[in-house]
Amino acid sequence: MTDQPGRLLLVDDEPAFCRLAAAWLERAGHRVVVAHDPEQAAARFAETAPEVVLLDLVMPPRLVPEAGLDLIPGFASVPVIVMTAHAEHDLALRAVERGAWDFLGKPVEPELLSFAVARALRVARLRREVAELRAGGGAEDLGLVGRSPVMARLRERIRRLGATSLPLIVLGPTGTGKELVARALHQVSDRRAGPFIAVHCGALPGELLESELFGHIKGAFTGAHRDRPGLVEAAHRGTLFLDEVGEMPPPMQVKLLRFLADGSFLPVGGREMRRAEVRIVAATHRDLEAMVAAGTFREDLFFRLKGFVMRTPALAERADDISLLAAVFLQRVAPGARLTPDALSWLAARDWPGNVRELRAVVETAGALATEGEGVDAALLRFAAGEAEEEQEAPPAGAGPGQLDAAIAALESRMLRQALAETGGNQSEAARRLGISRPGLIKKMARLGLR
Ligand SMILES: Nc1ncnc2c1ncn2[C@@H]1O[C@H](COP(=O)(O)OP(=O)(O)OP(=O)(O)O)[C@@H](O)[C@H]1O
Repeated sequence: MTDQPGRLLLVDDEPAFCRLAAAWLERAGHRVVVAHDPEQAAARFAETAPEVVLLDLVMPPRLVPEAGLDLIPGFASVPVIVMTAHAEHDLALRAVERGAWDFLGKPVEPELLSFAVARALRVARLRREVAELRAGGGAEDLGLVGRSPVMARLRERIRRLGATSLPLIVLGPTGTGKELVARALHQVSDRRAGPFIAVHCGALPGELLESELFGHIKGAFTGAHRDRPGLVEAAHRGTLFLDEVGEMPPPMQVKLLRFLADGSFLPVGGREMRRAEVRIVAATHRDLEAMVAAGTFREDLFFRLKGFVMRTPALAERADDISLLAAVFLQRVAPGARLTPDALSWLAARDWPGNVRELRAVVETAGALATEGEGVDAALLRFAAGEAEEEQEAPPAGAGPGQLDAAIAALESRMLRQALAETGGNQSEAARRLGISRPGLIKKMARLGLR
């Protein structure tokens, strides 16, 4: 995650400290507005709409911490970092009770200050983005979460091409939202009142796929007891999403090409051509050009589809979106839950080979396992991602007193964590997979310190 400069309000009655701290912060690119007493602070807050407030608690005229403490609730819409020379535990707690977000003891060190500000800015932006999404940003986002330029361009393209009925292909690595793009194309088109049907072309063998797509006539094959319309007919006046079109066997590719040319098709066992008016959106994570070169994908079909190409970026190409995606996924399973700063750093630093799908699974599992009222931290995310901590996982070497018990506990812990991660934290399902009762699982979790 890149740290971007922000708008800050610095409230402190000592001009010398204000000048120094403002200079440090401005060097990092932040814009700093200064206030020296509570009245000025309230006015500057209203005028400049800062993203983060840095607040000294002891201020004139009374020179007691209450002067600063009383300001905190009014600043609650943004993270407030409290600074004071009287950095006592008690005062910190009172500030946090009033809604302060972080606490810095004076004298403030430049590095600590800039670190706290960067963290607070990240949180401020996340809060704003989530609030925007909740307030209906979803429709404008076409169901695709992300603020990066590459996502903005993708949405722009969806809006432009969504209005047409031309076939197109969505290319991108696994889990990057190709199906979501297809759905968005359907939603922005004037077909939106019609059906959206998704077919996974690799999930069925060739003959079954043909009958699934184009239907069959009674008696066409053993078990065909009556005429059955296919999905192209079911998708009439709507959109048919052909996922993993690269898996389509060559004979089916010919039939798809004909359908793309004029909307006609022959049901399996049929003698009369039929027609349906369907927009085809195909997708694949495979390299179709290489497949054409290898002769496994028809060149004419490739050219027909590739007139319009959409590309969904790997998550690594839009790393700035990770925190927003994570916050949105977390809100869906655990409304009100927060990602801690170390969780955000862990998410940003990790590779996501499974892209958004993997990110979603990890965050949702962690959200399901989170204790109410506590933030989701990096340790919980690591656990949800099934990333074992080496020292806990390694079985003790050699035999010795108590080592069998330790090894059994390590094995139990690993199996429990894996089952919970794989079932998204569903204890009943995890217990079933492990072949134990749910109360038994809960007892073991408590004994192994897994809750
Ligand atoms: N931009 C996004 N905003 C919100 N959720 C997303 C986004 N991109 C992907 N997802 C989520 O990630 C998961 C995978 O998305 P989707 O199935 O569309 O990916 P895909 O590229 O079609 O994957 P595959 O190639 O494996 O079929 C879904 O749960 C989807 O909701």
